[in-house]
This record gives sequence, C-alpha cells and structure tokens, in this order.
Amino acid sequence: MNPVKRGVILLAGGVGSRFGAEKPKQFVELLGRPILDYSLDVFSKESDVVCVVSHPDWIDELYTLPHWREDILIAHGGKTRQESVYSGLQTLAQVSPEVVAIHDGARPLVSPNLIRTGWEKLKEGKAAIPVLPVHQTVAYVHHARISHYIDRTNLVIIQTPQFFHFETIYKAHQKARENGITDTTDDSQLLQKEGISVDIFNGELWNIKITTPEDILLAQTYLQQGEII
Ligand SMILES: Nc1ccn([C@@H]2O[C@H](COP(=O)(O)OP(=O)(O)OP(=O)(O)O)[C@@H](O)[C@H]2O)c(=O)n1
Ligand SMILES: C[C@](O)(CO)[C@H](O)COP(=O)(O)O
Repeated sequence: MNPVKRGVILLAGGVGSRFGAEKPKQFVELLGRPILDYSLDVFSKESDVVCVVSHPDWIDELYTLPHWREDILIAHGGKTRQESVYSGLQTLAQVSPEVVAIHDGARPLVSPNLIRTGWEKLKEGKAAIPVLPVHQTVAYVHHARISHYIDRTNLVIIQTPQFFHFETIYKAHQKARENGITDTTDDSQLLQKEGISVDIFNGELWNIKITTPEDILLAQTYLQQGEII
C-alpha cells in the first residue's frame, strides 16, 4: 500500500492589523527568525507537500525565509481566513493529497509531537483538532453588564493545526461558499455544520497565536524555557 500523502496549508495571507507592525506579523522576527519560518521548518519535516498562502504583495518575502525550499507551493490569500484556506485547498488539489493539516502561520510554536498526533488521529476519523480546556470563569456580557455565567465544564479553546481528510474539508469549503459563508474563524466549524464529527485531542499551552505585540514576549519566554520544538 502507498503511504498516505500528507498536505499542509500554512496560512500567511493576513495583514496583522491587531499586531500593528510595518509588515504582516508572520514576517516579524521572533528570536532572530521570522515567525512564519518556525512552522515552515517543522511542517516541512512532518509532511509531504507544503502550500503557503500568502498575501500577493508579500510573496517576495517568502523567498527570504531561512527554511524556504523550491518545492513549496504558493497560493494567493483572500479577504478572509476562510477564503485564504480555500485558495490553499485549490492549489493543493493539484497534487491530490489524501489528508491535510491547516495551520495559522502566526502560531510559531507548533511541535512535531502535536503534528504527529494529528496525523495519527486521521486513521480513526475524518477530522481532528487540538483543544485546551477553559480554566477561567466565563461570563456573557450584555449592555456592559454581566448577563449570566457560563458553565465551563464542556468549553474548550480551539487551536491549529487542524487535520482533515482532504476531500472532506475541500467539499465542506465548496458547500460553505455556495451558501454564501466566507468568514468562519476556523475550518472545523464547516464540517460540524455538515454534521461530520470532529474529533479532539490535547492541544499545547505554548502553541499560542501571535495576535498582539505582547504575544511575542510570551513566545520568547516559551522558546527560551526549553525544548518545545
Ligand atoms: N485573509 C486572511 C486572514 C488571515 N489569514 C491567516 O490566518 C491566521 C490567523 O489569522 P489572524 O491571527 O486573525 O491574522 P491576521 O488576519 O493577519 O490578523 P488581524 O485579524 O489582526 O488583521 C494568520 O496566520 C493569518 O496570516 C490569512 O491567511 N488570510
Ligand atoms: C483557527 C484559529 O486559530 C482558532 O483559534 C483562528 O485563527 C483564530 O482567529 P481569531 O479570529 O484571532 O480568534
């Protein structure tokens, strides 16, 4: 039997408005390396084909990444994250992967272990995503006042990379577009809407998304603390 072909979509099509740097945050340096370069390095070793989705104005910057390789595919980003993922799926479809991992290029601390767990999970189901439990007290606010408190027992925080059978997530994206849905914040939602079960596995605390400048300090601390990746 042929080995399963594992594709990866690395999302770098955003502009980083909340981060507010001169360049999109994925190209900002974290301990001397662009943020995007960390996940590019790890995924290049843990998959068969990588597609980076880039904002069209920033493609030249990709070639300067220390771990850039000539065989990496490039897709143009869209207006929303969902549109960027779809563009990546269309590009990857040309090489027919059986499974795909979809990852925020703004999450530099993804570990080989997390990725291997995700691929393993796809032997059991069509979709698997890493999640963290909610440890805080959570409330719903209405008109600037607490409306009610939410039972956190069954709440989780969703991370990437998210793992899918390729045809399953590709079809779900096509269907969402047909239905005029173009701005979901993650990909697992599109399957859940279709009634396809999404498995979960333990995420990693340090697998943070760089959203604001303070997140850089946190990522630096995690990196300096030891052997995460
Ligand atoms: N049109 C978009 C929007 C987002 N992303 C990617 O999706 C990931 C998560 O998005 P987010 O953190 O929201 O990034 P930005 O959209 O860049 O940030 P902001 O919302 O602050 O502008 C990032 O790796 C980002 O590059 C993308 O590929 N295409
Ligand atoms: C998929 C995701 O990482 C879920 O946590 C997503 O990118 C989150 O984006 P957000 O809009 O900044 O929550």
